[in-house]
Amino acid sequence: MSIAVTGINKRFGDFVALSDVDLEVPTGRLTALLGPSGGGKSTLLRIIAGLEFPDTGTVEIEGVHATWLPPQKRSVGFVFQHYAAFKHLSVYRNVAFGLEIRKKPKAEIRKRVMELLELVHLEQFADRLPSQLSGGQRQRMALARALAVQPEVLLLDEPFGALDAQVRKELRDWLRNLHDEMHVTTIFVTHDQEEALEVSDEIVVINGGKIEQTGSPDDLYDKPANDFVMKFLGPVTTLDGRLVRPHDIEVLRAAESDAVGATVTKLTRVGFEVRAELRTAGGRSGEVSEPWVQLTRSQAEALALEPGREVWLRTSSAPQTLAVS
Ligand SMILES: Nc1ncnc2c1ncn2[C@@H]1O[C@H](COP(=O)(O)OP(=O)(O)OP(=O)(O)O)[C@@H](O)[C@H]1O
Repeated sequence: MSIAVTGINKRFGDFVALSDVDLEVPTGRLTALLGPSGGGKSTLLRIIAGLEFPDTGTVEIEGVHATWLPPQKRSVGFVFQHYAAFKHLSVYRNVAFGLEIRKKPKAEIRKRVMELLELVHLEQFADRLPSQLSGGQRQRMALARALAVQPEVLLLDEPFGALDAQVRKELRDWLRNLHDEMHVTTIFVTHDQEEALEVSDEIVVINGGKIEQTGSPDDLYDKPANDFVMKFLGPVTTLDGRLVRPHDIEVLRAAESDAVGATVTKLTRVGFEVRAELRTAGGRSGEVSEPWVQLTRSQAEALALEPGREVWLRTSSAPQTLAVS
């Protein structure tokens, strides 16, 4: 186990930021801390980094009791969203900084920095100043700088938060590849469920200072522990008193014993997909619901869907639904 966080509580005045948090991060994994704004993700990351101390509880890093150690004694590298580069130093010197203060031999520094710049695809920008890089290039420089001192753990707080969608997507793929090459135990904070689902080995969902669920992206998506996790990880709708994913609803032209009658109220085309809004007649629960269903265009055409059409709805094979609470 690379990181073990046990029984962490943290208050800011009367406000409870973290409540009884336990977390184990295995060596070499890429773990996302995912949750809504204000849920406590950054506070937990800062406690692991040593930038904040818990009121109670312990942090162990690679078997070392680290709760009260300062950041520089923890063998962690970190990158935050608004990364403060040394503006007057070249990209090369920014990456070399941690090695220079550790008084490493010049030749060793040069070799390591050039390797890292190659890794982050910035070798041709070694002599530029940070202001002469794009946002995405600056974030890659920040990662190279964090990796320079060979941390056992890499902590990233919304590392791509300030970038546009296209660059975020590129950096996401790049981070996954980098992780596959280097296997540094990495924890990154994000509020973007797609980013967490796409990149990480494991996701920790945090809300209101508590961990709601920990698991692989598939586990969390297919077997959410509660309504909050289900809603946070993807779109949901309500059918016959149950929460369900809109693409897990099957639309039928004829009645079936396990299906609920419904009328199409609206159809919206979004690119390749069709979103059908419906109103049920009142299913087994007797409750009228207004679910929406996600279909492909060809599915919608085959069903000849149009507003006013009567159809039947059922949840398709082995759906993971939860009773609405
Ligand atoms: N130094 C502080 N003093 C007082 N309150 C704080 C402090 N740091 C954090 N908080 C509060 O603790 C709560 C959790 O903050 P935290 O930054 O951990 O959340 P988060 O999940 O990372 O949110 P975001 O995605 O917005 O960064 C917030 O309500 C925040 O206002």
